[in-house]
Amino acid sequence: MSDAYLALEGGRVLEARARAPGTARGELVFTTAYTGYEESLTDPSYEEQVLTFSYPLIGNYGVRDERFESDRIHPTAAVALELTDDVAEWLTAEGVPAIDHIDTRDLVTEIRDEGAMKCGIAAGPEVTPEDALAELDACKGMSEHTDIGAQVSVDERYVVEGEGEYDVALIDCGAKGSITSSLTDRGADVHVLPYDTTPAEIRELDPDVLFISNGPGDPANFGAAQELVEEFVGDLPIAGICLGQQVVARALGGETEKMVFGHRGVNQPVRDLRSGRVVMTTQNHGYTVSEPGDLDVTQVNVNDDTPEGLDSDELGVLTRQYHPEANPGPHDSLDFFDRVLELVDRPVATAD
Ligand SMILES: NC(=O)CC[C@H](N)C(=O)O
Repeated sequence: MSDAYLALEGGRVLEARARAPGTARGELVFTTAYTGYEESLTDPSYEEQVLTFSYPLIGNYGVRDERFESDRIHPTAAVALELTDDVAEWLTAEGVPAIDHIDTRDLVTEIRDEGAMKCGIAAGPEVTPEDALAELDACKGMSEHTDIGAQVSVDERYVVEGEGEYDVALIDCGAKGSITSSLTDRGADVHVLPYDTTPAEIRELDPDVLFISNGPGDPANFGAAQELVEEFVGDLPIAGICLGQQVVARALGGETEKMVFGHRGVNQPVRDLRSGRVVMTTQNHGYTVSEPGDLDVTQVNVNDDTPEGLDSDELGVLTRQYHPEANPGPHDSLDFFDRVLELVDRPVATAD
């Protein structure tokens, strides 16, 4: 008898072992990252998703909070072939269900073939397959989480001080902590602001850069951040990471679309079209920019040619689809933060 079940969209139920009890639902996605499970589990971009690790053994370095990207676990549940006791205890203590002893090779292949899908999970001594199916029934699609920003953003703004050389307005759509530290390390003071900050509030703050963070779900559900970009383009340098790239593109006449299974891992190759150089990047996204609008595509994914970097010299805009802050991950692209701060010292043209 199993003590855990995973119900997949379509109704197939897989048996597993319970490692942290409870029921959960979400969009089933996978990461190919073989390291950085503490960073991934605390990445707010995984909100409302069930995270499957394709790497078979997760948790062998224990759990250390200095590696956390936020103050809680964000995926609604975790799935792996084998979770160590340390990571299972952490998930249990945080009330996040987890299951293992499931063939993640088959599961990841299915997600690759069928796409990221809804799922339901039930784990614990008393659960039945019907409990997992009930969770699946109640599961919403990612784009239906229309106010997902409220689940992950700060309620009140705060400042993280660097050296006071620049004032960055970081719109927190679910920002990873290391985006802030990458900026403070370079002398900037970072004003972490709620996802629904208004143009009037930005005007009052009078920052040097408007920076749209990463975040969960469909970028179409971040209308307030999009409005900020529309309002300040040409007046302020604008930067974005991941969801931030998607929001900036949408604000500047571009479009986004959902990918089949997305990019999640720490070895995604990205080619810079100007230098020809390829860098290895950390990624976590399920949507992509399908039309760049007023921006130029300057970097593409070597595997599938999707846009990885957009910019406009004229408008003072610079964005990345991947995670240059690289926690976890290769540090090949940390210079993105230097490029963003250089925009402050460059004059920008007006949008019209
Ligand atoms: N890490 C992110 O910012 C993810 C962006 C968006 N939620 C996506 O899935 O594409």
